[in-house]
Amino acid sequence: MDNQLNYYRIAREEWRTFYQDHIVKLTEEELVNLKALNDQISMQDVQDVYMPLVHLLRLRLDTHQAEQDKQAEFLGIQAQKVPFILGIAGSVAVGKSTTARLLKTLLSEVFPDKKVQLITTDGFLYPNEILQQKNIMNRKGFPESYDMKTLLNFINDVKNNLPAKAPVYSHKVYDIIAGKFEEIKQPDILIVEGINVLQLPSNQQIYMSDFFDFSIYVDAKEQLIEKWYLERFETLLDHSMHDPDNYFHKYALGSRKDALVMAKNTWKTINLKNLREFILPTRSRADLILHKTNNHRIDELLLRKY
Ligand SMILES: Nc1ncnc2c1ncn2[C@@H]1O[C@H](COP(=O)(O)OP(=O)(O)O)[C@@H](O)[C@H]1O
Ligand SMILES: CC(C)(COP(=O)(O)O)[C@@H](O)C(=O)NCCC(=O)O
Repeated sequence: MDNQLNYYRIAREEWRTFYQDHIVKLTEEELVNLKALNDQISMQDVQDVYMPLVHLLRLRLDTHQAEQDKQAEFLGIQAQKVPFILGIAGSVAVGKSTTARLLKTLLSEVFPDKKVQLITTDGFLYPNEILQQKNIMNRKGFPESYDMKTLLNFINDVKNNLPAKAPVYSHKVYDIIAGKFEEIKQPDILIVEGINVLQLPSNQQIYMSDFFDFSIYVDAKEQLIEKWYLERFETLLDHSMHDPDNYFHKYALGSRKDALVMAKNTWKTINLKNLREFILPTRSRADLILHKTNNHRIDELLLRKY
């Protein structure tokens, strides 16, 4: 890591010892529910990595609300509940959405009285039709492929406890689903996951990260992320075999070798380029860097000191 001056670098073996005595252990039933959510999740990761992280988030949540209350007292106004926003950044296919879904489930289990919601910024990509009109279909995921104004308005509304609707992107359809929205209404915690959440778009007055109360960057070596990208591509092909409406159907019916050549090329010319130019430079802005190694195992965490 280039600049570690302002991060504590913590090996998994040490991290797993933090606060274990204070952590609410999940019941057998809760663990089974979790496993059903994503059978790829390692229960060891939940215990060693995610439960201490949930505890850290609990501390941040408490501070967040206390600060809001104090400020309201200073202003002589009624204190409001302000949603806590957690950003999750990282490369395409590094495992952001898996981490986000797991955290949503864990936070909901550990804080049953809190409303936890999740959105992905993929929903704010321009639809393919507009990307084609702008001639930027091969730039999907790059800063200019997102409707940043709408995304920032959305987050601003959530912070102000106004009902907000996030458009929905489907990997299967490879496009925005017209007319489909995720309704977000006064959550206690909103998780916002996406490759661009820590980016600083040049033409905006405010940044998405201005609204975040905590941010996580999921990190791994390029070669591993490429492997995970290709594995996910193959899973998408397998699932599209009998579904002609699926974007990947045509590739599933053709030669697997040719499809993989195409996917490798997409990785190299689009997603890897995007990682190097626009995503990786945001890593040093995260409050916590989760570093993954083979088989998605988290081996190290970097926690921002100040
Ligand atoms: N902790 C994990 N254990 C096993 N597989 C995982 C894990 N996290 C992600 N994956 C797999 O890696 C691929 C990319 O993960 P995904 O969450 O879709 O990434 P992203 O949202 O960053 O694009 C998927 O095939 C997913 O199933
Ligand atoms: C929609 C995405 C920009 C976002 O990726 P995610 O983080 O959800 O994996 C990406 O999956 C994508 O479609 N990239 C364009 C090139 C491609 O992989 O087809």
